[in-house]
Amino acid sequence: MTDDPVIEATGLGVRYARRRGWALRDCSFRLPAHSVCALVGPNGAGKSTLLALAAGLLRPTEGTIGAPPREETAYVGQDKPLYPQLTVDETLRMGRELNPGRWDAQSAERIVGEGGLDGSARIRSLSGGQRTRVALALALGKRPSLLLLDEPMADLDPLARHRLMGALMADAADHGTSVVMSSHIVAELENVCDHLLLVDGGRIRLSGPVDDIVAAHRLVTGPAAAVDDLASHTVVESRTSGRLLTALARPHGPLDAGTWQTAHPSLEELLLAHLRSPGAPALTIGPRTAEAVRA
Ligand SMILES: Nc1ncnc2c1ncn2[C@@H]1O[C@H](COP(=O)(O)OP(=O)(O)OP(=O)(O)O)[C@@H](O)[C@H]1O
Repeated sequence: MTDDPVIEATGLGVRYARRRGWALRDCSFRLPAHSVCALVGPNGAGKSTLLALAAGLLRPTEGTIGAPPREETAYVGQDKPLYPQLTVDETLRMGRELNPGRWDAQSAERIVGEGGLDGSARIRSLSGGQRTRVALALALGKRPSLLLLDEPMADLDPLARHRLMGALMADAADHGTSVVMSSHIVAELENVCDHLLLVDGGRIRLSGPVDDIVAAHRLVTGPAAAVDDLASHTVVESRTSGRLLTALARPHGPLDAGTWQTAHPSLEELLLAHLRSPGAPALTIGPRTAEAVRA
């Protein structure tokens, strides 16, 4: 991974209409080139808006976003528009004609072929999951430097999802493609994404390399009576049950091992704690330098 950003946003804000609130506000982040980024957040958080901005389909109301040009970007939105009257083969031919000089027929055909799709089948006769596969084949065939996926796997069965995710990630790794993928299925993202953006209420809550964000947090368990010990640390969420206190915290120094038991949270535990605590301070960790990655 290099430190060059594929997307760089500064003070980004979007308001769809003057009388509506902000869909995104004050969003600043850098996404390193060749990274695979999970974009997570609750319904209405602003994920699709952020992806549309990165795809150049929407202009910011305020702030700036730098991203590759449209011809180098592939975007698969939730609605996946395809021509229902075309066959699968005709759809891929159209992809080739629309992307002269950069169409990667092999990648596109592999994605379609792995789904066992009949090239002569009309798009309108395909299931939702099969259409998703064709939309992803078109996106990869474009050989983008940036692939933007808005809940790409939502209508695929678990096995197809697992396989298609594997194929997508292998293709992205082979070609150094940067990927930003929104999903509500955190388990699906945990093993494939190296970068995280958590958006909530239109604001960036967490941004940075997944490993660094997880490493910055601890699940802390100890006596509720010792709660004042945690005052010098950032407590994202805490609960007491009888005399026991459990917290997700970002320690700013050692915690007394005689008082507190600590463990690293899973990505899912970490995200859920942040989503349950919208007032917790945001955390941005800059992309690691090449030296830090090698260390
Ligand atoms: N075209 C639009 N016109 C007006 N408001 C919009 C439009 N698109 C999105 N919004 C509003 O912007 C906010 C963010 O929506 P967005 O679709 O980006 O969220 P999301 O995180 O992708 O949600 P979901 O997980 O449900 O897909 C919401 O309040 C939504 O109502």
